[in-house]
Amino acid sequence: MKFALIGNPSVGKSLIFNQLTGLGVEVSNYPGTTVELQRGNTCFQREIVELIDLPGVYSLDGSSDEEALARRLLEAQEADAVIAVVNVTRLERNLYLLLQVAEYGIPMVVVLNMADDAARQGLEIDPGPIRDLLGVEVIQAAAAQGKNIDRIIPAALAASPPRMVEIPYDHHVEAAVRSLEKMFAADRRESLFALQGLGDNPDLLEAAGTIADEIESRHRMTVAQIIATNRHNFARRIADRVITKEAPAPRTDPDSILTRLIPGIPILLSILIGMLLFVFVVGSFLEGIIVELFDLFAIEPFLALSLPPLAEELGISILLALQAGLGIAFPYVFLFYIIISILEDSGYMTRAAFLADNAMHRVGMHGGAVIPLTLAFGCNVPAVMSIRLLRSRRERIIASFLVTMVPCSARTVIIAGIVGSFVGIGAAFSVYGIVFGLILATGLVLSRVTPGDRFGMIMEMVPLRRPDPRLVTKKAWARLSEFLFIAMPLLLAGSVVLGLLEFFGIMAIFGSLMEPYTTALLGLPGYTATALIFGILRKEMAFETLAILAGTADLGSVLTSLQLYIFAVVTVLFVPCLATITVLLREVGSKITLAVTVYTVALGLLIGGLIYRLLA
Ligand SMILES: Nc1nc2c(ncn2[C@@H]2O[C@H](COP(=O)(O)OP(=O)(O)OP(=O)(O)O)[C@@H](O)[C@H]2O)c(=O)[nH]1
Ligand SMILES: [Mg+2]
Repeated sequence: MKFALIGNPSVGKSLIFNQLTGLGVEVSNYPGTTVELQRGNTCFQREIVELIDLPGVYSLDGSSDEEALARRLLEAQEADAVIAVVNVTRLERNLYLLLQVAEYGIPMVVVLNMADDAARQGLEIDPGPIRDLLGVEVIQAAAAQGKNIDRIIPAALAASPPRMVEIPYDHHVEAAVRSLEKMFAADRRESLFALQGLGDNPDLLEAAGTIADEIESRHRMTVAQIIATNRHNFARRIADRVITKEAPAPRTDPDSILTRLIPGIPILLSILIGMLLFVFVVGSFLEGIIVELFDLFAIEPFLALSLPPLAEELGISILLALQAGLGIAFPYVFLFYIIISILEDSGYMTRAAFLADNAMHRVGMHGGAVIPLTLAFGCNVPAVMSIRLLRSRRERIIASFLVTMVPCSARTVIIAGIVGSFVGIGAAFSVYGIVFGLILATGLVLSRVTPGDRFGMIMEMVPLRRPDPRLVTKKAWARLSEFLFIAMPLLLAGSVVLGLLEFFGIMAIFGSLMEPYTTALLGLPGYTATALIFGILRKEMAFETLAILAGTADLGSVLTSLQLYIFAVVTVLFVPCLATITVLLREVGSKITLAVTVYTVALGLLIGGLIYRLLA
């Protein structure tokens, strides 16, 4: 037996899935948390039941990846029954999807979830009208309290196909459906889809296209809009019968503060800046402790062993990589994730996304991109992982470029340590200026040239709630462990390779080979090329390596201010680190990863070269 959980975003599908399967799928108060199919098993009276957790969708006739996925699953009759989860406090919009799902005629149970929220809002629910309309079982549940979740599987096992509900459409649409049904022996649903340009029968699509054009010219509305309006009206009439009593409106609505431009944007900015400051201050404090402990208890004792040179080099490479990885992972990534998880679960992130939506549109994304872009200031690795939240591949591609250009905390170390201390504070800020300018320009260009559909943002304002500490830590840990188990092994391998190259003098040869180019292009000595390469492993290593290669930590005495400035700009723009490349590979594939890498290298060299030409 196979059951699929389907419903709007953020209605509690994943929470129900977790409770039924005992798995730890991500649950979050942010629409679009589940982006792929999740499968799990549960056992009921010695029968194994497979459950599928679908990403949330608002309708089945859109063209996003999630909608196509849900449509395919229903069309293929992959599930023996669907468990339609509904947020009962947003019944009208949820019924819209429910009616569409019912059209597939697959056995179904309806779960009216969030009964607790409804009770709090003083709503009185009568599931009768839905039960009568569809002829299926309707369960009132509160997943957050585990209420009535146990009734879902037995009901799904006994589920029967819903009754055919014929939504009355506009008479032109009805006439079109009738003639398509007759001409192509198509059913009502297929004909309706064809009128909206969906389906895979070319003849049907062509005929439907012609009729749709005619209707559109008469109505000045697309057929999809007409159908949607009719369906919404129908859904509203049912919702009005289900919800029989409405409570008086709450006295102060926090959203009137959070989503209005004037207090909203300053609040958003202070939250973002506060978060960055908190993570930098606490993160660098913790990083200092970790690095020191590592020196004291791992690196120094290891050096005291006086192993043969090759073994020592290998051992040190591994220890340094561990130090670097743990130094970033724990302090920055974990703190960031705790805070982001709190912001998500409290429901604030949807307000932030709403506010940022306008600005984000200009760079080809919508408000949802605030999460990855903010995360990137801490570390690009979790930021790249979170671009999964974005709805379309087009946006994910644009985001993968922009996110990897955001100066992460390691790059801040370079800007502060090299430019800030040897050139000046103003110069340090100008590096940020250059980087932000380039990010903006890149976004503007990419939003024009990246193929794929543009989507408006339909983001539901999830309710504001107090985040559950258990859920928050669990989620932060799940994300951190991705970093530890995916990025760390690569850091280790990369470090060993670089250590060996150094040991056998290949780095030195490389440096002298590069010398003519770095001098001609950037006006920098050859050893800086080696430092740039080390920067791929971990950005602040570029600083340390530069000091080692220059033979002094007082960089100002060996390099001019201009050289230091150019070095910092190139390093900051130059290729994301190895760990970022790895997660990029996984999230967006090898082509885009290659493009991002080549682009950032070219951009670094180009801007560095330009500065050299202009200022030297
Ligand atoms: N108060 C209350 N909160 C709930 C209930 N069910 C789920 N939630 C919360 O609603 C939020 C969304 O839950 P998810 O399970 O992630 O929702 P989803 O339907 O899987 O969402 P997507 O993956 O985005 O489609 C989480 O913060 C849950 O804790 C409920 O019955 N009552
Ligand atoms: Mg989910």
